Amino acid sequence: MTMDFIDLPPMLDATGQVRLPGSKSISNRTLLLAALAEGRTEIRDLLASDDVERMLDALRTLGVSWAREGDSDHYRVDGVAGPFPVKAADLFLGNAGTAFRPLTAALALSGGEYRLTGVARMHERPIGDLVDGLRQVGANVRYLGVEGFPPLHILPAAIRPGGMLRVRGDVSSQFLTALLMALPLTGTQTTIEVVGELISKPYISITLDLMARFGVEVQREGWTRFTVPGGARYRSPGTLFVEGDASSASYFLAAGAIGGGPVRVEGVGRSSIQGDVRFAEALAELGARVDIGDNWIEARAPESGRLKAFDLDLNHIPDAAMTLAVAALFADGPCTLRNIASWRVKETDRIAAMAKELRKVGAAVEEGADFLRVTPPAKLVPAAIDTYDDHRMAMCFSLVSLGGCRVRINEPKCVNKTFPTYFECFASITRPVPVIAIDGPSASGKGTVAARVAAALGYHYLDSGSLYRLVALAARRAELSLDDEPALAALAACLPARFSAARVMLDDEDVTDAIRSETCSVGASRVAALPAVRAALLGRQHDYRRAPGLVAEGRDMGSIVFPDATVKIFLTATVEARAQRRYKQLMEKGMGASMESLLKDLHERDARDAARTVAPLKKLPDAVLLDTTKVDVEQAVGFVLDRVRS
Ligand SMILES: Nc1ncnc2c1ncn2[C@@H]1O[C@H](COP(=O)(O)OP(=O)(O)O)[C@@H](O)[C@H]1O
Ligand SMILES: Nc1ccn([C@H]2C[C@H](O)[C@@H](COP(=O)(O)OP(=O)(O)O)O2)c(=O)n1
Repeated sequence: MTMDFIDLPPMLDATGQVRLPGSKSISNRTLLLAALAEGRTEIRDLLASDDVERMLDALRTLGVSWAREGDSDHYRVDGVAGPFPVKAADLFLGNAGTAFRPLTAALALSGGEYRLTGVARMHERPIGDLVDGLRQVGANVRYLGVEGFPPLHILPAAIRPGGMLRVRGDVSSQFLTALLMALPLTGTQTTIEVVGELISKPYISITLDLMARFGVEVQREGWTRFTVPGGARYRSPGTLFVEGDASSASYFLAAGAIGGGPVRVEGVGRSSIQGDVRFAEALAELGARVDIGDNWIEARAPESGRLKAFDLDLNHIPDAAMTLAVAALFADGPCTLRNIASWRVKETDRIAAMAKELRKVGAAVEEGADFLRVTPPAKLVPAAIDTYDDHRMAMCFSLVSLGGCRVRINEPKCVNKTFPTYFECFASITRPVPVIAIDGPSASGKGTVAARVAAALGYHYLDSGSLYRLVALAARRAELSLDDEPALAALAACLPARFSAARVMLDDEDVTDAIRSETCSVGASRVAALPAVRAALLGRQHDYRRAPGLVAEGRDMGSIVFPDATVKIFLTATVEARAQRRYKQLMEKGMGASMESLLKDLHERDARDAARTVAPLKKLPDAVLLDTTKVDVEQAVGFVLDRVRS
């Protein structure tokens, strides 16, 4: 299977507005409550994502009738007013914890026979505490694989509700959520006592809030005892609006704090019932300027420009806290994230995954059982980030691009779990460092025009041809054959070349003139035809893309190296005009030449550059043609600048 990835270029800044997708926690809880309730519930702005799909599919299998209004995010669910009518079913729940845990509890009390399975990772996520809780009221739940983990086999059983049942609260708060939502099915007053410190309390608040909207008021004594009243029944509240996802908001708010801002998210705010809105407070502690309205939150960079180092207990916002781990890359000192042990049993072991990937971009990371300490690097390093089938890993690491550093996100489709359009939204609030790509044949004037345009705009300048010339020169010095592709690629990958003040250095030797020699030109044209050499030089060329912008010239700048270039120019001139220019150039440098051999050479080189299979020289449809045969340098530069400014 080939690896899918998305390459994010270095970004200049972040500003704009994002309408958030619906909250996953609210969507899946609401669906289950609406299914168990009496009456029809209209659900507005339901999240469209994999985890919600798993819940919708399961409910349909279990005999709940629901319908979507056209292509909208509006659904209506006809509740079954009690336990599920379908008494035998096999359910596949993917990696959706918010579907797996609550359905386990509801089905255990439904008097049927059910098999619940998920993806491999779901089978590594603990569920023993929930099963223990359910067994205390008589449920018959068996493990089909490893004791304490899915998949599960649920069998009909005589349920003995009432009294007190105990459940651990220190591994996942979803166990308590699942029991709370299921117990009204018994109709009997039951008290749940939480053993151990309850983690992620705000998620329990969401559960209680939604249960109340469906007519069941749970009495709570602190965070240790929860009593579900006798005779309680879920009743549809009619219409219910799903808030935007507060965890998803964290990426955009962090983007505003890192990339200047302001970035505003719409769909959550002061009146939100989601605990993760408190991410905004954490961000403010880092110095970000944060404003909150009823239904929106906005973040901007700190006055000083740089986030402050932090040491925070993040138990109350476990999901959004991941965003802070990446934000730590931009802080002014080492940062500590504490009390995050629940990360270990999420979509992946998030502490281990986060530590490993943060190290790839240059951070020093110390990892503990329940904490992470991140020391930001002086300079971020471009890296390919693995995402572990964890949507939040993918979304978090997109922020690296705001550090002037390109980043590759492997398997980016994992965002479908909660936010299928994440990368489009991220693109809508970020501005990539602009690239002006100028491609064309030899002696068309690319170098001259590109250098002048770069100077006029204050941009960096890349003469990509010089890299191929350097490879040719270094190969000759190392006495490598120009056919030895692997050896040439290895040489290209670690070319000891430096560019300083219009001089080109190889090791410590000034080779500015040497790489312009006829042998180097011919050699460059040959090594440039080797795919492995081109691949080896790619990262090096990408590194030139730095704020405020880049003008890059060569043969494949707009087609291969910077396909997202802001402006693409194809610069050309007749072969005679180009031969004449080259002749003049060589004469001025005191180097001998004959028109005849220059013409022949240009013809040959044009043919070779255009005929090669990798990155051949050709004008692409999205490039603007600029024929300079009858145009002087001044006019050519003016033409490009007009394009940039228009
Ligand atoms: N209209 C023009 N645009 C760009 N260069 C021109 C133009 N007319 C003449 N020249 C000259 O052509 C020569 C070759 O240009 P150069 O930038 O080295 O080409 P390339 O990088 O495409 O090989 C330079 O000396 C340049 O001054
Ligand atoms: N992006 C690039 C740049 C140059 N090349 C090749 C094309 C030429 O044969 C050599 C040298 O390029 P360079 O731009 O320095 O050559 P000219 O000055 O145009 O003759 O490298 C390439 O294949 N891809």
